[in-house]
Amino acid sequence: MSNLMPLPHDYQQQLDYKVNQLSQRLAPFNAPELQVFASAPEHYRMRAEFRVWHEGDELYFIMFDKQTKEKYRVDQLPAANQLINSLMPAILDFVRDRPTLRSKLFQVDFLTSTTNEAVISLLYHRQLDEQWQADAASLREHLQQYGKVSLIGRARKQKLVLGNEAVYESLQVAGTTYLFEQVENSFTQPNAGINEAMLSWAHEKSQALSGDLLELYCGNGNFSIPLAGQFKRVLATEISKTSVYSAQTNIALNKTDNVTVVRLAAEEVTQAINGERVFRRLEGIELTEFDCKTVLVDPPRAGLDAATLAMVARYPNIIYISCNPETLADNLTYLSDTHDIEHAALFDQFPFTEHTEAGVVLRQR
Ligand SMILES: C[S@@+](CC[C@H](N)C(=O)[O-])C[C@H]1O[C@@H](n2cnc3c(N)ncnc32)[C@H](O)[C@@H]1O
Repeated sequence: MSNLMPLPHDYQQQLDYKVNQLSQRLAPFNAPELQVFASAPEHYRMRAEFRVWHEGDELYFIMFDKQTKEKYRVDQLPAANQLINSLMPAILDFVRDRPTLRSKLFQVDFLTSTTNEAVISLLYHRQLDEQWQADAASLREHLQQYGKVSLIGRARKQKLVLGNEAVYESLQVAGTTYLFEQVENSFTQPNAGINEAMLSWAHEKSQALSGDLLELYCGNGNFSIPLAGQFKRVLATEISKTSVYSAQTNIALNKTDNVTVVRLAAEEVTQAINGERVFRRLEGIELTEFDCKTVLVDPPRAGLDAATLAMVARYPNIIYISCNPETLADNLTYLSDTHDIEHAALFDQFPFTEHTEAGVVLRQR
């Protein structure tokens, strides 16, 4: 998790600061005024990871200051949702006097949903045995008073699951409720409220678009499924096997019948579209049958590689979701030769951190 910005501490001030920064970055590209989506100022994070510090009979959660690298004790995390804040002391109180659960426990990861489900991963520097399983089952039982809790014990080459490996998140987009499986240890948007805002924005901006949609970096189908109704068909692609399986589960869960997901890296999609390479993973999918007039990209912080950028620039409409304004601006330097920014938005996905999430819709001139 990112560290706090030194200044400002007031929610609106930190948002104003980011709006100003992003507006300046987009100014060279004649971007329209930013549409700004504010986060809840507290309890917005659905995920959190903590190191565990052992000190004599005491144990507590710690985090590290990004700048000073100093550890600091964390009993409650205002950024995290109520469920994580309730589970934090409940776990430590239970584990403290139980050596099988406590010994060599070095990290606890929380993945939760607005539907009050949680998958908690307990990471150990030792192998887990039957006694651990029995005590973990008691811990899980104890935690049910807070929500629908599953536990995963992880150690070297070991993974023991008590319950589920995923939570089921419910998201409202343009009056429709979508259900998403979100799997432990794979990418999911951390701020559920802002995720809904982002999906609603992309949904609204897709209203006027036609034809099919090509999507790169689709994750678990987070955009693909809510946007499917705005296009004839969606061809969604993603590098991670777990996320592709999850996207397929989510397509079935939401009874979406016009989305095809393929496990392909963005670089591979580009090679396939350019006719440079044939992929067995594309067997049965005729790329030329898709009439994609729009491409949606939501890359990691590095942004788009050069070949993908050139491929994307050939589409009339580009929806670009970015978690790094610096690489977004780099990529826009190229895209602005052929496209204008029609819409721009700031989503405060990561309040009180230096990170900014942005969305732009580009139209070919
Ligand atoms: C910022 S996340 C967005 C995921 C999804 N759009 C969402 O809203 O949840 C970026 C995604 O890109 C995937 N990814 C990373 N590198 C990739 C690559 N070279 N090609 C395709 N996908 C990649 C990651 O696995 C991750 O799911």
